[in-house]
Amino acid sequence: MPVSRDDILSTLRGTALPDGGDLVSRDMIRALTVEGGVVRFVIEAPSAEQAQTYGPARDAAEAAVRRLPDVAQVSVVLTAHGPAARPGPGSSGAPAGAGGGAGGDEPPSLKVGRHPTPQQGQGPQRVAGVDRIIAVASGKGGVGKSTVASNLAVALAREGRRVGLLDADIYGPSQPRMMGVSQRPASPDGKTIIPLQAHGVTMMSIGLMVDPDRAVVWRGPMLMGALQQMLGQVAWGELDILIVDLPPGTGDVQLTLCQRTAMTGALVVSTPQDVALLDARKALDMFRTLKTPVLGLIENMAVYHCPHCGEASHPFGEGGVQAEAEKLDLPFLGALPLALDVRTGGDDGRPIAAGDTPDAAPYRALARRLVAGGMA
Ligand SMILES: Nc1ncnc2c1ncn2[C@@H]1O[C@H](COP(=O)(O)OP(=O)(O)OP(=O)(O)O)[C@@H](O)[C@H]1O
Repeated sequence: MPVSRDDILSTLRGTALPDGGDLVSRDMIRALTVEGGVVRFVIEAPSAEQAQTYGPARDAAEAAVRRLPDVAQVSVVLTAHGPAARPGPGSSGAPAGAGGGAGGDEPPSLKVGRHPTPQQGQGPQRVAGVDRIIAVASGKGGVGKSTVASNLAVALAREGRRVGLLDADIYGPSQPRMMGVSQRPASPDGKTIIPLQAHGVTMMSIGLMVDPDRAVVWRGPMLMGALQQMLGQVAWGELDILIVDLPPGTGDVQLTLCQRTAMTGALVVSTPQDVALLDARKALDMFRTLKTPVLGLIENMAVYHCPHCGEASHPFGEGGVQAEAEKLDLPFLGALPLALDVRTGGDDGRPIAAGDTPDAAPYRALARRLVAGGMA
């Protein structure tokens, strides 16, 4: 039987790092591919300094994988993630602390939800080091926007892209649960927030900065401040793409993001039924007004395959989003099935796209489509 990703990952678990743990438990393996006996992967160290000490671990990992049966060739690249040195808004320009990392134990002294710091010029700003920013939006809540955002982020990371995920769903942040992270991000210098790493994705959620048991009652300006902090003060590092999981609907967060940040575009998620489509149209109208390009429509919960007999049914209707995309002359990026494992994966903090089951395939296809189209 040809060697599988799981075989390789369990082998890599045996490669100890000089500063503790192993390559897999510390989530440093990226873009692992196995094709006809050729294995390729990237080891991404948290900082350039750490990468310098990982040379022997890289060699040991390469040798261990080469010893596996049916492996003809192994290619390993060692890179460093390292937060980019850049000033946060209103800061004195102090570089981002390279230490700390996701596991740093110093709690951030930042007050989230403060009023925004005025920026020079009010036009859309770029986020330093980030090539593209794509919002995942929906008109209606519960259509699977956060599920699509997390799985797309993970699938893109597995394609070798450097991916960030910002959970901007201020009122119902769900990415910490879906990505399986709960620790409070560190802020070694009290200005820069060090994001967390999960499933190959650099992530940050407003939910990690606020008390999960307290209702968030923020007015527009406070929301703007929080969003500005998430974009400007988080040490995102160099990213090919930052995915922003928006709240549902057409409110202050959408407005602020599209007006203040140079967005590459938005992906709009909808289920096929009419009521969701009605709301999706409002979201599309909003993006048109804000001059944010809509990169495509995604249909979620499109089809359900009975696990017993395999019969396909369409509990939320069929083809509605594709028809809408055609009507509006927008790209239709794909239909994602309704699947129990997608739901349980989200609940357990292990997005389905992190695995290799058939349910992961539509997310991989979506990621590849975005990469092929230059969107990610
Ligand atoms: N394709 C799918 N198959 C099975 N369950 C799904 C699928 N997509 C989403 N779900 C489940 O539906 C529920 C709602 O999904 P999710 O939280 O992603 O929606 P949302 O649009 O982001 O909602 P909100 O905007 O209210 O946060 C979750 O329990 C999620 O696991």
